[in-house]
Amino acid sequence: MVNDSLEITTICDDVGHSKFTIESGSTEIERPECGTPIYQHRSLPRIKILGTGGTIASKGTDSSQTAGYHVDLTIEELLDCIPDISSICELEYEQLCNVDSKDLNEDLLFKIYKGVTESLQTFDGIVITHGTDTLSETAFFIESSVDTGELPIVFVGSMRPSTSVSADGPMNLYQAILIAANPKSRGRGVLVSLNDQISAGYYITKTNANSLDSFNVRQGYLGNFVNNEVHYYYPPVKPQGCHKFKLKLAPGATTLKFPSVCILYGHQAMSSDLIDLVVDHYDGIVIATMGAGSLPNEVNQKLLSLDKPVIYSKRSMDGMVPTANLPRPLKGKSNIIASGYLNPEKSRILLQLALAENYCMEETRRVFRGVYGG
Ligand SMILES: NC(=O)C[C@H](N)C(=O)O
Repeated sequence: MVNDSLEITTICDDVGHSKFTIESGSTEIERPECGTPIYQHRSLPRIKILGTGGTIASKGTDSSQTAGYHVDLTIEELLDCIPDISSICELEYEQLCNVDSKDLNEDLLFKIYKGVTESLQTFDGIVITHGTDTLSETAFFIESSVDTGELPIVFVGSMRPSTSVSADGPMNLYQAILIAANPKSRGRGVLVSLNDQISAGYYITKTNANSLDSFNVRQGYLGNFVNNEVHYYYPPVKPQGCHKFKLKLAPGATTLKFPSVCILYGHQAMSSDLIDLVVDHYDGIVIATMGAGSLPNEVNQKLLSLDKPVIYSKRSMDGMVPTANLPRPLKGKSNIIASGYLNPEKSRILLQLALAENYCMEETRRVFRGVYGG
């Protein structure tokens, strides 16, 4: 286990010099003025990097190109672009896949889940390179399905391809490794390293399709990065109300089999025809409602009549859906649940996990209560 620092007591009588500390990962120790120091060998933190692709692993045809590029760089090539980290940590890497994150499906999600769970016992930190489009979904899934204990799991992506002028990938990756290797990152669960910011994977979301400063959600900020220094604003804490699911995987499983949940987008003049089109094909529905839970009354009535769970989330990037805004059935129990602070794509994953556990409506509601919905 990597500690913040290691305190060593010598046999020296002089109290002022009888203790000294070795910073984590350091091999140099300070000798006290008298007495025999106790030398203790401390190894560097061991970091595992799992490569999955994304813009961070992409190449364009010239250095001004920032759109229309292709995933074409291995994790090994990516590591060649960052400053020397051999005095900071020991690295091992594995290429799980190399795809744009729009193509991540349940097979690949399973590979990431397995890559993480198999590395938990042997490494001090895990870094996952990932496309930013769906990074927040994978981060949310891992936080919800893996007991990370003290281990930092750091997702990292970039907004510019590796070939562009001022590519952000190498710095984001370098910072992700420093975050994963830093003892102050322990006990914080799943983190995201992007644009000098350290965020909580449970809440953070891509808020801008093009800008380098793309991951902006109020609930997400944990810290900042300045000149290779990790600055956390608060001591370690895990996301409030995060429900941990224990996945039941069949022996020899090669994919995740989740119940199907779709997301519908609310808009002016929305009608229940849209619900009729999808209802038979899905086990649950998430709606990106207008505002904080508002939908036309006719749509509300249609959704209340279904015998499957419907999560009311929001199309606004920030804010939340409170239970007070939910429509109520005239009699009986409601099948409509408020997403609280979760956006539609995170709500979808949470509902899938709850359905996979065969949670009843009230158990599912309780899970969403953790994020002030329910
Ligand atoms: N910036 C990015 O990584 C976007 C890319 N399309 C992806 O998600 O793989």
